[in-house]
Amino acid sequence: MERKIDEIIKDRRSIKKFKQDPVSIDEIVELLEVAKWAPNHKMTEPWRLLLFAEKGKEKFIDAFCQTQKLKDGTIPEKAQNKSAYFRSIPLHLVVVMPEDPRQKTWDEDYGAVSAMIQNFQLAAWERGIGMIWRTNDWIYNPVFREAIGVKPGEKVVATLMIGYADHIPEAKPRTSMKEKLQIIIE
Ligand SMILES: Cc1cc2nc3c(=O)[nH]c(=O)nc-3n(C[C@H](O)[C@H](O)[C@H](O)COP(=O)(O)O)c2cc1C
Repeated sequence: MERKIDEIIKDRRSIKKFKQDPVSIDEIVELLEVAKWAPNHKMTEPWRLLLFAEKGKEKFIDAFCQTQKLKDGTIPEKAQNKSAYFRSIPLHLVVVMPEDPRQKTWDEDYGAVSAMIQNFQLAAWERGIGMIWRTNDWIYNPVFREAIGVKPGEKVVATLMIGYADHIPEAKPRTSMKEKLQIIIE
């Protein structure tokens, strides 16, 4: 039976532990075709996507490692462990946005990209595919950006690590909207 959208929104969790089972690239493309129906002022479609799969994941991992290199060129153990973790995740999707110099357009574009990403997360969750939206420090590092081909004037909005969930964390509590909501009726 199809689940209600309310349930999918509430049940979705950010996933950090993934199964080894591969995720079909065709299915990701299908989900992105759904995600693109996000609201988007002026229809700028302000996104570009880089999907790192199979051997291509090494390019993503290398880019990360380059940001972690010590002065003597070695990669610290912590970064090596993280690399192994990244390697174990089926897919890495990097979402890039062109940075419009006009504040209003930048804000609208960031809103649209965020809505597109959330559409993607929810449509994927409905099919049992989990992910986490990450904005680690190193995505801002020019070394990482250059290594994966992000151009000047583009912003990395998200790295999404994607796979079937091996562990679904408990939901973190949310404050009642009654505490956030002011109703003005006169
Ligand atoms: C813009 C954005 C950036 C995020 N960056 C990270 C991150 O760098 N690391 C991380 O563990 N989670 C990150 N998250 C996921 C949040 O931590 C997560 O959504 C939050 O803990 C609530 O958990 P839930 O998504 O399972 O409900 C990010 C979420 C958003 C919207």
